[in-house]
Amino acid sequence: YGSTRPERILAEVKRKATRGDARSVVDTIDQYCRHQEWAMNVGDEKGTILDSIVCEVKPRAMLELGTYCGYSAVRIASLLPPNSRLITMEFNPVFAAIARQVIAWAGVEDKVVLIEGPSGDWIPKMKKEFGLTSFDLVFLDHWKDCYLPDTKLMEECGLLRTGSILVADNVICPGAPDYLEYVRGSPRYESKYFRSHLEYTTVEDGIEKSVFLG
Ligand SMILES: O=C(NC/C=C/[C@H]1O[C@@H](n2cnc(C(F)(F)F)c2)[C@H](O)[C@@H]1O)c1cc([N+](=O)[O-])cc(O)c1O
Ligand SMILES: [Mg+2]
Repeated sequence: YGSTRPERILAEVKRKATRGDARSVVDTIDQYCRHQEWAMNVGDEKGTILDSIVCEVKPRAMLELGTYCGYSAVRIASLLPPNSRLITMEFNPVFAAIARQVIAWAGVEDKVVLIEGPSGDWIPKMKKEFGLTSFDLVFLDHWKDCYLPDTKLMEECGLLRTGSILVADNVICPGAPDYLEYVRGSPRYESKYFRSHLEYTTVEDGIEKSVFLG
């Protein structure tokens, strides 16, 4: 029930996941999307790769582009050290409203700031709005043709410092060819591909981890 897929996912979280237990929210969404209806969460397999990078970097300031239902926001927030913050950006108000409820159900709302609107509007004002100098870690999982322009915009706005890490979902499927060519070809990035599979399928996909060299 629920008219949209995100609403059905939220309903499943409220029915099956334990309030305040981020892992149970993540597992509930994975179960539902693997066995009931597919949805574009980073998923369990690629999620494990993302987890390992979050744990390695221990970001104080992290940005996610593309909240959708809040699956990866919950997954990331559950791993953040105390007084760290994930800012997650969502364009679609309907998705944002669902994600806020999923994030609250998981009990990670004090680690997550969800902002709504286009990246082109938000990226230039984030330093001022959030008292930021730069992001330690950025997870790109929004529209694939926006990965490259938004990365260039983050560079221009001084949101990346030497050592900032970009983690991009779907570099194979659906693919982000211009982004991949840029981070792999630029002397300003050290890039590495983590081979995996498209969420809940056996189709090849992967995550690209790129360190900004300044
Ligand atoms: O299209 C995919 N993802 C697009 C994801 C898009 C999501 O990012 C939001 N957004 C747009 N701009 C912003 C910001 F932040 F800029 F404001 C946020 C959109 O509203 C949507 O919720 C996708 C598709 C497949 N697939 O298999 O087709 C698999 C995947 O893992 C995927 O991520
Ligand atoms: Mg994705």
